[in-house]
Amino acid sequence: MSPIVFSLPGQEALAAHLSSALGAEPGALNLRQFPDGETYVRIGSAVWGRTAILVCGLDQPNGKSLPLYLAAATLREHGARRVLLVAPYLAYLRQDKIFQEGEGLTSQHYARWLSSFLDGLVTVDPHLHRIRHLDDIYAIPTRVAAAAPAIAQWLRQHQPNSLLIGPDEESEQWVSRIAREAGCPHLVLTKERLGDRQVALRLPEMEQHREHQPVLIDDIIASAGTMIETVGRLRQAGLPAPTCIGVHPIFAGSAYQDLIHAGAARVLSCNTIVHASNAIDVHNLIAETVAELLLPPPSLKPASASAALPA
Ligand SMILES: O=P(O)(O)OC[C@H]1O[C@H](OP(=O)(O)OP(=O)(O)O)[C@H](O)[C@@H]1O
Repeated sequence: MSPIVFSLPGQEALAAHLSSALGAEPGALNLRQFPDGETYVRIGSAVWGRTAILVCGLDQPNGKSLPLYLAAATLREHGARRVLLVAPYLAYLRQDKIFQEGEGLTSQHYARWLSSFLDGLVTVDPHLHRIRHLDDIYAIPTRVAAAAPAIAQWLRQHQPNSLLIGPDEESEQWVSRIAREAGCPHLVLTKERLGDRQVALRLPEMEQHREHQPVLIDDIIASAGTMIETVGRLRQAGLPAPTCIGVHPIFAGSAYQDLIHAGAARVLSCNTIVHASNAIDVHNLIAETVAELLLPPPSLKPASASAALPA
């Protein structure tokens, strides 16, 4: 039986892409708010015995997480065999350490909660800094799609003479891969976070890079504080106005306009979150990764005679 794909509000384009790329059935899910703010859920497709895929963006996660839970629980109530989540942006990974006494390790709490009602998870470039693998905090099978090939392709087509710049050591993992695939040099800065919107950066010697077009690449742009500070420091160092690329364009409040006003030459993002800056399509990479998760686990070979323990 083919899987069935349900979209939570706002994820219709990705859900349609997944249905067609995976040969899955588009499912009908009616999710709306009662006047008192509670969520109404109704499944309009037969799910008994099937794998159900819920597509749910988890930016601004608090308002989306409970409807996600209720949709998953309703699918199970109606007999779905497996409920998988495709969350192009996965929330609650930034509080991955107790920074100050008394704080909650919300990355772990959220992971434990999602793991309690889902059977698998696909996301794009999760914010893995002090947590090395999603499997360290998720108790369900997880698969990660990397946006790097799509970003590298964009750079090869539109801006081949780039110098890629990652704002902090965590960004090394994807900036180095994009640089390799795009055939560009790259460097990584040192960042210290001073507050929710403020960071301090250390730049290496930039003189030798003046011939290149700088491109800032980061996984998340939220307040844009990191990108704004980097743009300012690069301009001070005499480099041209940089292109800014974010995998996950959260852009809280006026962050997008603030980054443009700060002097970015252009601001682009991947379509993991629907936003005016979307220019790099990762839907196909997500579909390939979901296909991996749908593969049955390799069956165990029967023990051969030679491998048998001596009697
Ligand atoms: O647009 P902004 O509001 O600046 O947020 C985006 C930045 O925040 C995240 O790192 P963070 O500083 O949380 O990294 P950490 O894991 O080192 O704490 C992310 O990797 C970006 O660099």
